[in-house]
Amino acid sequence: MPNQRPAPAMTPTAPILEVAAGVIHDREGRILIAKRPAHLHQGDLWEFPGGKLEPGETAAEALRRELREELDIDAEAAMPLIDLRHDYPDRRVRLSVWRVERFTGTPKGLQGQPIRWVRPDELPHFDFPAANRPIITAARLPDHYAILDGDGLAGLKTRLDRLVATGISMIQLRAKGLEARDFAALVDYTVPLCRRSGIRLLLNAAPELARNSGADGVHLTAARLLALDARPLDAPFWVAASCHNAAELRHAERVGVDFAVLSPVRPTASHPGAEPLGWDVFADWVDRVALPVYALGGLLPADVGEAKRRGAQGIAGIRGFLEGFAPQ
Ligand SMILES: Nc1nc2c([nH]c(=O)n2[C@@H]2O[C@H](COP(=O)(O)OP(=O)(O)OP(=O)(O)O)[C@@H](O)[C@H]2O)c(=O)[nH]1
Ligand SMILES: [Mg+2]
Repeated sequence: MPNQRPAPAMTPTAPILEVAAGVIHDREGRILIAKRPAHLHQGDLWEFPGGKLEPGETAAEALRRELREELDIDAEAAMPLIDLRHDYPDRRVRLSVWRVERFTGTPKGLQGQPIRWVRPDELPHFDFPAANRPIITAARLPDHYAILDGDGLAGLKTRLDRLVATGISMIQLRAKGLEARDFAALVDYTVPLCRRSGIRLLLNAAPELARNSGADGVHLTAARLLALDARPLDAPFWVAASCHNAAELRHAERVGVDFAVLSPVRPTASHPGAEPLGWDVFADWVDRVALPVYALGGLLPADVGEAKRRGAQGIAGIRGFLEGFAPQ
């Protein structure tokens, strides 16, 4: 006779609740948040509007229906932002989160829920359910992440000036080929320039150097990442990491980095020996972590749509990317 003990409230095989939610933008770049009614799961916390998929519905269909039911708006353009799994003590969820770029109608809390428009960088000041941390990070991140790399201080400065002129909003200063003194000079040149231009700057260097230089955070090499078991800098500093396989991504998630860069997706001139992952492997690995992940390696700005459909936050790039990114 099989053992007839009742199943515990939550088992590893409990069904996963499929949920679609929207990070809705207005024309000024603000984001809509709503307060969950007190009696619901994770009640009294702020959320991104949305809800459970009905049988037979896709996430995109559920999103449109939920936004009509909860806010009385019609989503006209939405792109995947981040997909993640989260286990609460009493329920397992998969959140499929979309960036809603365009909608018709005026949002109102049709179920009596308070709603607010907030700037992306204000999101960390609100209390959200635990699953939302990577969503908030994703909502604050751009879809292009430029990596400044190459040799020669003078050439790098010129490249940086060009990069700033393209309107890029986040840069990693890598410049591996520079000696320490030249790297320090480049940092001194870059920090005030990025600050003036409203560009988020991450240094690919020791975390203490990033902290003391006036940069916004650190970008960890895979080697630095693997040597850590906790974030080297607390928020509001940003911590990002380079990853090349599923184990490194998992480690990045455990350490609590804000986002990762996974490479190489395609063959690339900067790492000719490295075996490209291809989009299928990229998507599979990204799906296993609750982290925003940029795709890197042989990509051009035109690849950003494909990258997002494959679960990426967007694309990162060094050389070809920068030239292609420049709108002029
Ligand atoms: N909508 C939404 N749900 C979230 C977020 N974060 C998060 O953990 N969840 C969880 O996802 C699940 C589904 O949310 P929901 O309560 O909105 O579902 P629903 O609109 O279909 O509500 P209903 O049960 O009244 O039909 C809940 O367990 C909720 O706690 C979020 O940002 N937005
Ligand atoms: Mg809901």
